[in-house]
Amino acid sequence: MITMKDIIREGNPTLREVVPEVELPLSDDDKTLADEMLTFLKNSQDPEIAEKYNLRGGVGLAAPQLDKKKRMIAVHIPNMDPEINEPTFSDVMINPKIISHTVQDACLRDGEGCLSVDREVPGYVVRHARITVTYTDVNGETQKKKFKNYDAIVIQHEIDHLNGVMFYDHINKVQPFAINKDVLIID
Ligand SMILES: CC(C)(C)[C@H](NC(=O)Nc1cc(F)cc(F)c1)C(=O)N(CC(=O)NO)CC1CCCC1
Ligand SMILES: [Zn+2]
Repeated sequence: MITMKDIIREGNPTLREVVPEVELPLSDDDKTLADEMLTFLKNSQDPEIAEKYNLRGGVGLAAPQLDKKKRMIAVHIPNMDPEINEPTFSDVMINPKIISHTVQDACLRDGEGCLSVDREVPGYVVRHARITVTYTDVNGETQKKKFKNYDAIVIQHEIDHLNGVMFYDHINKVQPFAINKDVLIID
């Protein structure tokens, strides 16, 4: 199973690479990797498993964070309503591509962190408010989905990892919390 020791940290040059597309049809190895990535996220959000294996609660993971140079991301976003046990979105996205997005931007009020970054980097990470993404799923089906708010932020954060971009690359160096008035702040 994937644990924190398998996740490479900033300083590892792989995190700064633009990685190549995954060959289709998916190899068995790539199917296994996809499954293990999603399982890591589920495990990391299970209090008992997370404590037992010392996992940071993760909502998204990109293959380069495992030193796998492939355009593959896993996303498992729990429903913020504790009553609802179903995640708002859970899937592995192979060769994801943002095909359109709003002019409007958005950012998380609390800024962002990263499983590959063992330090706080304060500041607003401004991203597209809503995106339309195409990708191939593990069954080889082409998917086209629209995302907004937190889900859109997570997916943009993960796709950035496929292009060697870290969340703090988006933070204004001079004024980390400066944003123009029409940027949507997401709580
Ligand atoms: C870096 C970390 C703080 C662990 C971050 N989690 C997070 O922001 N909150 C969270 C965690 C949960 F488990 C369940 C939940 F609803 C919320 C995260 O997983 N990532 C993913 C990552 O590092 N991918 O490479 C960072 C997030 C920052 C904004 C989008 C993803
Ligand atoms: Zn990250």
